[in-house]
Amino acid sequence: MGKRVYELAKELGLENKEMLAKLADAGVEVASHASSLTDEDLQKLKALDTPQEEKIEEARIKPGLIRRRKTVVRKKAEEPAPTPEPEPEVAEEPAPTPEPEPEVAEEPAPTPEPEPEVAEEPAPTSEPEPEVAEEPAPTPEPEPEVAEEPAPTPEPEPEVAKEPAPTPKPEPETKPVEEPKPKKTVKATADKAKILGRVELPKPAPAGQDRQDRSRGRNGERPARQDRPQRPGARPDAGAPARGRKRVDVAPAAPMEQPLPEKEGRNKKRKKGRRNDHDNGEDGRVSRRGRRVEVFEPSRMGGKKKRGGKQAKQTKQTEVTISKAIKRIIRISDSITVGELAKRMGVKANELIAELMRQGSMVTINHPLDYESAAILASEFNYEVENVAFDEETILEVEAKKEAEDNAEDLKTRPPVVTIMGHVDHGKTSLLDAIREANVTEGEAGGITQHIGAYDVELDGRKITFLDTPGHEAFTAMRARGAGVTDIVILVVAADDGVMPQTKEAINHSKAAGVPLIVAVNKIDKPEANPERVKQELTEFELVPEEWGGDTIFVEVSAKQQTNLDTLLEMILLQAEVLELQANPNKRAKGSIVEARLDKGRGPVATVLVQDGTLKQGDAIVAGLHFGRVRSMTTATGKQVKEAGPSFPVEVTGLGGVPDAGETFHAVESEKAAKDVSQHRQQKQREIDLAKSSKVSLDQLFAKMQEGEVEELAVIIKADVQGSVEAVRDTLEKLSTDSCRLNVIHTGVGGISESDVTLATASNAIVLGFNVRPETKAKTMAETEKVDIRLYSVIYDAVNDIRDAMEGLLAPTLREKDLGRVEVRETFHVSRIGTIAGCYVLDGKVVRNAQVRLVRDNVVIWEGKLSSLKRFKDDVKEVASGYECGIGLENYNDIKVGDIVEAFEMEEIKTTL
Ligand SMILES: Nc1nc2c(ncn2[C@@H]2O[C@H](COP(=O)(O)OP(=O)(O)OP(=O)(O)O)[C@@H](O)[C@H]2O)c(=O)[nH]1
Repeated sequence: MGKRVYELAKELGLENKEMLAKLADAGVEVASHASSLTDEDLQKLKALDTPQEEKIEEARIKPGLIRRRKTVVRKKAEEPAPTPEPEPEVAEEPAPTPEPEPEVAEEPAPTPEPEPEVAEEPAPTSEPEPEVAEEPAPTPEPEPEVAEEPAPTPEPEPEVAKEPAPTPKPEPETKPVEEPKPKKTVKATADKAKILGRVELPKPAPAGQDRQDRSRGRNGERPARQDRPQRPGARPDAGAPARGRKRVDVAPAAPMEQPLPEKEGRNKKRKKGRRNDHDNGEDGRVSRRGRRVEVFEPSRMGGKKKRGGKQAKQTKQTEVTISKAIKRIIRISDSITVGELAKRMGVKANELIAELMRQGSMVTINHPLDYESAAILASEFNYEVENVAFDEETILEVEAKKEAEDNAEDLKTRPPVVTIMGHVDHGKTSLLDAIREANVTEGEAGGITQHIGAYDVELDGRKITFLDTPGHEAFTAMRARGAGVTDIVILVVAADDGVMPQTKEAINHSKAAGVPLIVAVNKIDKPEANPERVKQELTEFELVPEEWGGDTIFVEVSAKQQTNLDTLLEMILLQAEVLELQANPNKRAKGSIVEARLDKGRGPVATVLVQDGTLKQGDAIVAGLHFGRVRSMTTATGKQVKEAGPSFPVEVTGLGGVPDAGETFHAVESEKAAKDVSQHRQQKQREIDLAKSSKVSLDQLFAKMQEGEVEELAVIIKADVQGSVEAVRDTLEKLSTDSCRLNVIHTGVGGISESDVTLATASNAIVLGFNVRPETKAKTMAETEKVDIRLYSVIYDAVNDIRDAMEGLLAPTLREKDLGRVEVRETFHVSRIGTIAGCYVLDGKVVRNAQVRLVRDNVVIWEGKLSSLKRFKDDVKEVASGYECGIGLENYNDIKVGDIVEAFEMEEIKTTL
């Protein structure tokens, strides 16, 4: 074979020293563990084991003959079966049994010699000893078992013939009997007996015995000698299931592969014959196997196999989870968090995070992974990711696709939807009421309309739908939510007041939405009314009356006296004709939520405006984040209807929740589909809430331009004086380039209002303020809606910023860090010092060294530093919110009650592109 000693030792699971000792026993001379072994050597080695066993058998045959024989038979049978090599040996043994015996006889002779060697070996090998010691330790318990083993061993020879004999049952009985015997032998032969213990112990391995053996001790190396006596016992190991013997078996059997089958065979036999014993033994060994495993390869293997049974179960379990292909596909909807992915793959999130770190991403457990990232990560763990993103459009837009296929004849003219806008007190509500009343009187005498957020009126059989929430704020708020509901805007301008700031806002808001305007010059009944002046003023906003060559419809009305209302309605219908408003009523409805509330009795109630298709009672609908089934539909006149066609506003019950005004609704195929869409939206909403990013900010402008996301930068300009507004507008508009067009959608004088922020939200605009401040609510809203508000005191700073942003060169910006706001409640004039303001800190704090800005009506009127900050008569460094203080401004005395002093610091913000 040409094997080297250490190789063979490795194969047999023996220490080199043990192996050397074994070889010495076998009469094989080797220089070291690196020496090569000839086939002859190996034969000797084999012979060593078998004869030894025989010897032992002979010696011990006397005590428990019958039973031992039986076991022996087994062994032999086992050996031959699994190991082809052993078989021939066995065959030889049985047939020429006498021959081996003499050999055995010879061996015993040499054995005494090797024994001392063995004794030496253990001595030198301190490591194996402990192991050996462990083995013997268990002996006390195993002893009985050991006894069993030896018992069988002697038998083999005589049994050879008896092989077939049923050994298993008697064995247990013999064991107890035998147990004492081995002990005796141990005592008698002293050390030798101990050695046996080693071998045998591992097999039965009862803990108690092991310990006892250890304590006995370490008679230590001597036990090695005992091994030999045991070896004879080990013969049985050939047959005897004994684990300790396995060593012996293996050794003779030599070939690695053999032991395995043998073990298997043994195991099987054990199962048949000694199951109980083994099981017990195993149980007892479990904890010790670890130790033994290191010493006894065979037992390892045997153990492994037995364990194998257990392990197999375990591994099967794990395999079950891992191996099923179906379970290795993880379905996600566009994205999944690290934690969720880990959960689905059954691995620890930390492992995923660690893997991501290896890939260069530092993430947390809640970090969302997009489909591609999840797929790459999952592949590292042998999982596949499938994107089963919910295709909302598939459900919702089926009808839309059909619409594209709508034949011209399917499209029917639909009523226009009108919103009334205008400056405060110019008569918006009055006009709405006047139109409604007039209509009600005409349509349903004595009928009382209820406020449902929208109503429809009729003129000569043609309908017009009015949204009952006047003002551009509501209009733009709805638009910001995606509801482009309004077809026509009625701009109400009081003839006695003319164009006012909100008139202008209304114009800009409707222009931004691309909705045509009809001007209603109201209050013409008033003596001071001057409609011509209104027309004149409006020309500045490109609203030129038709009689002046323009294309804007002007109607002079009086809401109070209901003058010209029909004309106004006529004009609306005329404009609607121009717009060619059409819809296909023969399909599922979709539209917008005009208004919604929670009614104590009826639950969520939503006024919906059908924009396309026809909404029917019983339809499954999804509105914003909510879904439901249309339970009832009520018109503004309180009439219950079963259907609502295009542009028809109805109050609907049956939704599961209250949607927001301006959200869209869709009738869908089934309630389940509605539920799916609703759930999907809710999930998306959560994701959006988690990662709300700004719409357009100057800082990101260049990056977005590069990505092609921004082709037009919408800007709202607010300044303290009109001159600044115009100057900024002119300058900015010159900055327009091919890649990014600058579009000033609204300008105004005064503070930045909620309305400005809403418009910015709806139009994805940024707000530039010059010497003006955002109103508190506007500021809050801007933060919520992520609208970029930039405040400047010098126009050219703004222009430079925008130019730099467009060129991707936005420099670090000095940005204000608000500290607090202080309200002036009293003023005192102190000679030689100037005006001192008695103030109250509204929020934040005011700091002595901070920069301050004096704001009056949201317009900055002065900026500088504090000259003094006092609490009562004491100078203080800062005053916190909720306290009063005295403030003096450096070289500035024009402080008035009601002024706000803003304290701020300038901090440098690095531009991130
Ligand atoms: N003389 C006269 N007064 C009118 C007319 N229309 C409205 N008014 C009066 O103008 C005032 C304001 O009317 P509203 O309808 O409340 O005006 P508004 O635009 O809705 O006001 P806000 O709701 O505050 O924005 C009321 O006192 C009305 O009586 C009109 O045609 N003629």
